[in-house]
Amino acid sequence: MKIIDMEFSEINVPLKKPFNTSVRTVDSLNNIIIKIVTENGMVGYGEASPHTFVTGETNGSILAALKYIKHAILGMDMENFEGLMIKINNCISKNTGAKAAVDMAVYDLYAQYQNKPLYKILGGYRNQIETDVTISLNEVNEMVSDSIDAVSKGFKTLKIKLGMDHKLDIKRTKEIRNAVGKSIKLRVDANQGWKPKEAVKIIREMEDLDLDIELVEQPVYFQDIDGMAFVTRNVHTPIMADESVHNPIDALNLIQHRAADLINIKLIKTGGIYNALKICTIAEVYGVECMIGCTNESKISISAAAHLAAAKSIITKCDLDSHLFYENDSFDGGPLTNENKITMVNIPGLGFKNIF
Ligand SMILES: C[C@H](N)C(=O)N[C@@H](CCC(=O)O)C(=O)O
Ligand SMILES: [Mg+2]
Repeated sequence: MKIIDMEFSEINVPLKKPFNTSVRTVDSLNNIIIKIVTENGMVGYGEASPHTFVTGETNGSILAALKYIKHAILGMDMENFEGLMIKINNCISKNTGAKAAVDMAVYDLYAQYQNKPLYKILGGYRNQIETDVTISLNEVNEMVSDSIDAVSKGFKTLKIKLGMDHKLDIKRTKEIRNAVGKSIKLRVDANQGWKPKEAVKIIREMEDLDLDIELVEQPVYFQDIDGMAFVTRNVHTPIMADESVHNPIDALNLIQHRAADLINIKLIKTGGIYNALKICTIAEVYGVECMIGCTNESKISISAAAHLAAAKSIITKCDLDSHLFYENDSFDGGPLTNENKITMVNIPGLGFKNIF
């Protein structure tokens, strides 16, 4: 079953409201959807999401890398899955957002070829996962009302974006906790916005105020692994690495330095499922639980991540919410999202048909 074509299509969809972190504001989803076609007419889908600050990619660089990877894999046989994965990863370095799109389309095809939903091929641990929803970084009042709204829609875990103004970060978290009560889980993400000592001070204050924070994601600059370790050592709240861990080597280094308690896996950072599985294996060996996260992504790559999360027991937390941020989710198929639950369906592969 040879690969005979790869096509690209750009999507541009406005978000319901701008999504703010301490690093950037996003007001529309501008991603690239790909389709890989085999000689027997099977079609696999994938998605690339440019994140200039995390993977260094733009839409233009992704399109160029996709053309390059296409050239490298055209004519290769799906039955040599390992060979395909090695080719995707080794034909060009970095470009992990572009690689992720090709990787998920190949996994989609591979699962369809075996006539099984992807999560069953990857491990099939559960058929339903629960996601948090992210509270965009805004004025305190707006964050409180967004939190109340999210809870009223059925979300049981909120991921609060922080990292802009340290005094206000405590106030944001405290007021959200007061508004939603103790039964809702709160996790916070500083997106590298704090210095190590400052992070320790802020997190200890949250602990003293009994805000019951489940975890703190990426408190300090992504390359400051010693700083991450300092924070992890000096607070009780679990620390999660996000921007600090892109690939399996990063995960191994971070775990061996005891620089974080948890790892946030994102397909745009790993270059897709193939390397994400390697991080899962490393994490399993060391007993480090993982979250599966996302950037601004549509239902296609969110579905690929959801299949992986459903498959692996070491992925105990999900932050797969960006497909809920925009008005019209025009893609039929894939796992079903209902409030905070994402449920796998019994359709081979990722579960999409006729997207383009
Ligand atoms: C969208 C998701 N819930 C999320 O918060 N992702 C990122 C930041 C979003 C972005 O800038 O693309 C994260 O840091 O976890
Ligand atoms: Mg994060």
